[in-house]
Amino acid sequence: MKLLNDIGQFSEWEKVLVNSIDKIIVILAICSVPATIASLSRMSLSGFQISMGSHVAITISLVTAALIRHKLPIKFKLNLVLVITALVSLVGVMDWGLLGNGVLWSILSIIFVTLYYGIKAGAICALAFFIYVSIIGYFYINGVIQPQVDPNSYVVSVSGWMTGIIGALLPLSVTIVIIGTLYEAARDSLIKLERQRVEITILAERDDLTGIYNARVFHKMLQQAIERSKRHDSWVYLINIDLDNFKSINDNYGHHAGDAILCYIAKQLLNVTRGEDTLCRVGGDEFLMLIESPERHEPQELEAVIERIKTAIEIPYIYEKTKLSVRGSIGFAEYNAKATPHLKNKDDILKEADKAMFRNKEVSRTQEIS
Ligand SMILES: Nc1nc2c(ncn2[C@@H]2O[C@H](COP(=O)(O)OP(=O)(O)OP(=O)(O)O)[C@@H](O)[C@H]2O)c(=O)[nH]1
Repeated sequence: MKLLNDIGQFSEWEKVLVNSIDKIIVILAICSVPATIASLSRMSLSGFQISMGSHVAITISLVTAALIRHKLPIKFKLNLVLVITALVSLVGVMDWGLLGNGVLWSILSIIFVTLYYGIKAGAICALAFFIYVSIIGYFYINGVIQPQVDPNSYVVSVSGWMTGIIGALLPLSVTIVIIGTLYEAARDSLIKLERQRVEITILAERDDLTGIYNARVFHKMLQQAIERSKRHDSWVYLINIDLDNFKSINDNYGHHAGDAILCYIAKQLLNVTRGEDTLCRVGGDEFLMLIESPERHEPQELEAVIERIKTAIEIPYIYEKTKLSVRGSIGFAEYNAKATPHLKNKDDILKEADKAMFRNKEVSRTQEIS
């Protein structure tokens, strides 16, 4: 009862089983009617056989189960299908030997056992069936069991072929349902897992408000840039951007306005960030940009970058018909493993960019006062 006992813990798996078992019961019920008619039509050749009686009983049980399937507990339905397929195969092999579809049904029955009770149970069942068929085969070969019909006339009879075809189609269609349902369930689960993985990655790497990278990822990327610099003698530029007097936006227009401005600034900064550069919000109103270059940038080049950033930030944002303008203080640190030996690690680089930004803020403040 391994898998059946586990079902309660896996509601998704339970849904798959319920879905597949209901489809299987309906298919079996629909197909069992012509199959039983075909089976009974063989009475003219063989007289009444146990298998025919069991076919009638099975059809009645299946049609009833299909009609009230939504009211039946899943365990009952699983076991019903299992018992029926096992019964059809066991009686079929005994009554009809090689002329019937018993062996085909046994495969279906073993698939069910494996699916619901695990591989070990399936293997035991397969072994038991193998022994059973061998014994029945032995009895047939030695005349202990006589064929119910004349094999020569049976293999050219309409009823023989009808039973053969319908009897074979049934386990085959049920197998398709089982494999199809499991395939769809596995595919859906994989898609769901992949989506969750992407969501988790986004949650872990992105800033909740602006959607750009968060400090955690940025620190990792800065560390990798330092390693590359050590290896390839490249240059790393860390630009620190801190909005000026941002508190007043929150105080005067509310937190919503502040949030909207932060998202706007992130967008503006992304517009001036090249694809290979990295932008992040480290918290509050502070942003960091990481630029890597194989060669050292000329001071004018860096000034141009900083000017572009300043201009992008200063373009006013319209919040509820009000023009809101913010400015930013910007400082940067440049790192090269050989050329800047005073910068030992990423914290030193971060501190240097921070200090430069504060110097710039002081200059702006002094200019505002005077
Ligand atoms: N709306 C909003 N405000 C935030 C968020 N995170 C931080 N803040 C606010 O940003 C402001 C940052 O204040 P300060 O660090 O003093 O900076 P400032 O007001 O820009 O002043 P200076 O940096 O000295 O120019 C604080 O009022 C924080 O409450 C956020 O996610 N949304």
